Amino acid sequence: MTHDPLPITRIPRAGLPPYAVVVGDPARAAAVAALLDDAREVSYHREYRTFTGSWRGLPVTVASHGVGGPGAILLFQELADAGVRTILRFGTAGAMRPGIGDGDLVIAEAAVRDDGVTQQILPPEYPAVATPEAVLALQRAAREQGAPHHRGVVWTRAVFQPGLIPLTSYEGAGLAAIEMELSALFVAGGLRGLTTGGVLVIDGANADELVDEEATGGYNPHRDAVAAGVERGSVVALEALRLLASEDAR
Ligand SMILES: O=P(O)(O)O[C@H]1O[C@H](CO)[C@@H](O)[C@H]1O
Ligand SMILES: O=c1cc[nH]c(=O)[nH]1
Repeated sequence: MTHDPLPITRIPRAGLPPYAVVVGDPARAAAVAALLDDAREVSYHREYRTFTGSWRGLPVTVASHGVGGPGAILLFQELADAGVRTILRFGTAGAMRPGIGDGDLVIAEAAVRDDGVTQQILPPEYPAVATPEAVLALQRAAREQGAPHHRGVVWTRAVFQPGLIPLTSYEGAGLAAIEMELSALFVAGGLRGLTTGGVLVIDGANADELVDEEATGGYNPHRDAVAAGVERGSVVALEALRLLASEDAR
């Protein structure tokens, strides 16, 4: 057996803690890792930056997957190849439902599969759903942290800003938020028997509103309300891993 790291992400083939938080931004991976005891960067190749460490006694993996489902699913698949069994995505998203504000958390129950990659893996009828235990663990962790949070279905969409081709409108479907990778995680998890979930910090309205930048103030994730949500969300994601691990241990 080869001891080379895995080919795309360069994460080690063995030895990673089986509970993982994944994020889009490599800098966010470092920020989450900074909350851990004995954090150690184990690899950094392309957009894939991976740390290990310990959260309140639980060994965890923290890794970044970059922007977009096609690249992100490569991390999810290689984490599974490396023995990771539980993956929670901690990302940012645009709000799509009234009453969901900047810095609030959205806990995904399922995701619309507009991710641009899973259609080439499985027919579109295959559902992209979170593991119920992960949803409940994230909800409990959010409550315990006093973090404003909502549950709902998320729109995972490959295109950040629409172009000339009209997109399906989900108006009236009650979607909670829009982001770019969760359905790829849920499908990869469904195929590999993983426990998966997602918690997203709201960083503005759906970026489609950029067509009317003056009215919306534009898409801007670099604001204090978002930073505060990211701080709360980091703890929520790590705590949810700990709750899931304690259930697994029963
Ligand atoms: O903040 P992250 O985790 O990267 O998530 C969101 O932010 C990026 C777009 O700005 C996309 O990756 C989207 O899913
Ligand atoms: O993918 C994303 C992320 C944040 N806001 C959006 O509108 N889309």
